[in-house]
Amino acid sequence: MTAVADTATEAPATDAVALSDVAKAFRQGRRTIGQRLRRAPDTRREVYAVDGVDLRIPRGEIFGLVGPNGAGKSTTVRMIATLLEPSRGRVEVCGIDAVGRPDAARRMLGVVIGGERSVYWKLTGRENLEYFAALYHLPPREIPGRIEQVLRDVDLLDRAGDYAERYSTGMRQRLSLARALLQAPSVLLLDEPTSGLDPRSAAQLHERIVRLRDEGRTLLITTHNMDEADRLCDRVAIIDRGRLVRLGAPEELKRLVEAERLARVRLSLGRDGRDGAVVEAVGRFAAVAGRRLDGRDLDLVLHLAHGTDLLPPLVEVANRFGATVRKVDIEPVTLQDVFLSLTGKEGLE
Ligand SMILES: Nc1ncnc2c1ncn2[C@@H]1O[C@H](COP(=O)(O)OP(=O)(O)OP(=O)(O)O)[C@@H](O)[C@H]1O
Repeated sequence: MTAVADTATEAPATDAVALSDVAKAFRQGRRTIGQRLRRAPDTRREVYAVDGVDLRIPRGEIFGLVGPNGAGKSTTVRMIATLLEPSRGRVEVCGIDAVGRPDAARRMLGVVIGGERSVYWKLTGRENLEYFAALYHLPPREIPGRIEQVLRDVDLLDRAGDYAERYSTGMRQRLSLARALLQAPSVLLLDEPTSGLDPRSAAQLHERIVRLRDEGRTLLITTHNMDEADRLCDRVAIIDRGRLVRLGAPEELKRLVEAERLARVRLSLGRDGRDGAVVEAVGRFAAVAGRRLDGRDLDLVLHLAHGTDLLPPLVEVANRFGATVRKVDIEPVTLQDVFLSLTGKEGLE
């Protein structure tokens, strides 16, 4: 691919994306038609979906915005994509003020939001791209060559003449990506790019994303899948309730959890079922990061420091409280654990 070089090298000194103190408030609930006609004052509660996010994404990174449902990931991406105006703060794309000059910012961007739903099912793959190329005002002479190029990039050349309704989910997702690549953007925004894809298609998309990064593009990806963020992203921002909780390379973040390994333990409690006392006793030799009681079953997530020998003290505690050890799984620390430990969320998922 050559066209990306034109935009990717345009202003190398600037970050691909920069957010300063960006916030977005939505009003919750609905206004009745009567209220609207009467122009009654809007008394609905304002809720901040994004609340003061600062973020710099240098060029050439795969950057992950991760967090649970409702964390504010999509709202952030929509503001960068110029689809939503921030309530406050500044959004820049390749040094361009995205609020003041949305058209110029948009020329730097390829956006995949809504995945496979953003293609016309009654058109062929090629017709979809012709339609969007015209919409984006690509020079007519360049359109056939560009379409050929992006179809090849996403591996759809041989199926370009089929109606999109006959495509699989993965193919429609690839067509959305081809559409986003039409303008040879230097920054790609992908909102939950692998949702709905089977593991093989997701792995192929990951490879494609890495290739696009290696060609010089910047990719901002949102995902609630910590494992995906861990495998794919150069750096990750963990976002929760509209705020940026922590930012760093996955390995760096995993070092924040003061443990070498993590144990998932299930104990069956005895008749008197004193889970509080058991947790307290376990807490003397391991950090209890999560607990859940389901009937008599007590599930614990334990962080184990280097060299901890878990089984002897665990069996001793179980014996002391008349409980039985049902299961012990020992795993390396994951980004999900980092998220749990940073947000202080209880629970195991
Ligand atoms: N148009 C809107 N009007 C009112 N509230 C909204 C609107 N869009 C988003 N929200 C609220 O803002 C919060 C953040 O939503 P957002 O979609 O950005 O989260 P997310 O991290 O992308 O989550 P998900 O993974 O579920 O898409 C949620 O509480 C959501 O209900």
